[in-house]
Amino acid sequence: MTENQAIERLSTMIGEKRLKHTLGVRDTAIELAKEHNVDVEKARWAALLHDCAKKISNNLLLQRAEEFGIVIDDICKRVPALLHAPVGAEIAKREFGIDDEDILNAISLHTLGHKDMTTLDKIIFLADYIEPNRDCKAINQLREDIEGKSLDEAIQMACENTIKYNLEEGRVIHPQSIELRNSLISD
Ligand SMILES: Nc1ncnc2c1ncn2[C@@H]1O[C@H](COP(=O)(O)OP(=O)(O)O)[C@@H](O)[C@H]1O
Repeated sequence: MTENQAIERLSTMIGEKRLKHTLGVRDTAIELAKEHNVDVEKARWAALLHDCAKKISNNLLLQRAEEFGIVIDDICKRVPALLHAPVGAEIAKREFGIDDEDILNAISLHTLGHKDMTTLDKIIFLADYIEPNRDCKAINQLREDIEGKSLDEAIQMACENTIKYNLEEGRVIHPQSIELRNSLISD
């Protein structure tokens, strides 16, 4: 499948606003990949497909996750929206023909992150957060704060922002994000 064919198909799955975000993530991920000597094509495809399951309803996400053999932990049962990442990876494989495990893992980990992320995983996680079409005060501040910082420092800030946001909203926090955050703190 060519990139244009993938974008065409995506546009029927995620709508115009999410597609604009996706293209922003793609451009940011490609820039970061060049900066960190990561395979640009892997970054392109992981970014393009990271949100392909974003518009699937909670009930259907739970159904698909079960069907695909994805582990549904207690937090994902309570916040099925989190499953759009691992379900998206499975859709990328089945419907977009992606068989590269690095790309599929990056899609799967893009929302929660993981303490053992590869550089590609980190790039997609960060690009999803800072791409130029995502607009809110905290993110504008984060874009300034990460100037000149390492990838891990930027990931830590993005991860802490997500944890703070979910705390402020009174939402549950997935332990995987806490583990990621703790792994980035040096004692
Ligand atoms: N670490 C986390 N723990 C629990 N819920 C989370 C976590 N990160 C994100 N969420 C929740 O999962 C949903 C999807 O998050 P996300 O994909 O980051 O949304 P968006 O890309 O639309 O900003 C949101 O309801 C968000 O609050």
